[in-house]
Amino acid sequence: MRFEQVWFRYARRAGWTLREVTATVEQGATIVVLGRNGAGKSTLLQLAAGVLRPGRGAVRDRPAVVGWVPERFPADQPFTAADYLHRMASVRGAAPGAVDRWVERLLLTEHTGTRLADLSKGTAQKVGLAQALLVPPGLLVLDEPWEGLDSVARTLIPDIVAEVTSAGGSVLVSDHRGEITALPGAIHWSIAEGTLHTSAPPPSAAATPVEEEDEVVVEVAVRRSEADRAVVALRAAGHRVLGVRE
Ligand SMILES: Nc1ncnc2c1ncn2[C@@H]1O[C@H](COP(=O)(O)OP(=O)(O)OP(=O)(O)O)[C@@H](O)[C@H]1O
Repeated sequence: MRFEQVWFRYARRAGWTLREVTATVEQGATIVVLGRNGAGKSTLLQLAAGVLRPGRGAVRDRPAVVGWVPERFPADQPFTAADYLHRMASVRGAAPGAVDRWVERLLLTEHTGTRLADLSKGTAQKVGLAQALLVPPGLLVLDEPWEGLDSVARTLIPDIVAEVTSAGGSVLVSDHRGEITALPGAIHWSIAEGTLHTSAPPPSAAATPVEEEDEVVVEVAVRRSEADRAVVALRAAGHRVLGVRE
């Protein structure tokens, strides 16, 4: 997908929020968008997702399936979490079982009967994340995805990003809290004064895990259905999970 000479402003007489953005999102890339508050990160993400349209220029070759997780999930809707996700699954043509899979993975089971408006911010964010993943996205756009999430859910984000990119999808993530370290190998884009600066991917720390002194490797077998939960629990306990295999 490409941004070609994209300019954007929120009103005809307003100043330009973004000027002359030209950049490419390669298939399988993870791009972290950095910038101070109000720099234009959300604006760029919404242009990528197709939620906003450029004032000048164009966004070309956007993948057919875009998953967009806004900074704040719009919870003022008259549905329970389960109703909402099943409706979204039906509109999007998701595979059977997609809702149950993401409800289980994001530990939402006990909240499915709760009305969206009554969910905590973090749980509502997880519902927002689930809806974006019901159909495997060619482009996943995550606006400050760590905001409001509990520590267990936060550990899931890098895994989900890795799954989307390894399936050939691209991921655009905004970050103003420095959580970027959780996404080694990501390309950095930064916005300042309405201008986008891109940089090459940093050397990946994840590709060659550093052997810590005083560590041993413990091999653990868990039921297939428990694998995600076990990985989350081990990471939350501060252990390094080196991989999951059959
Ligand atoms: N709907 C809107 N109407 C008018 N101006 C807007 C609107 N949304 C954002 N802006 C303005 O556009 C600029 C960029 O906002 P944007 O939300 O993209 O920044 P951001 O980098 O995502 O900030 P944050 O880190 O605080 O979320 C800001 O000056 C903001 O006030």
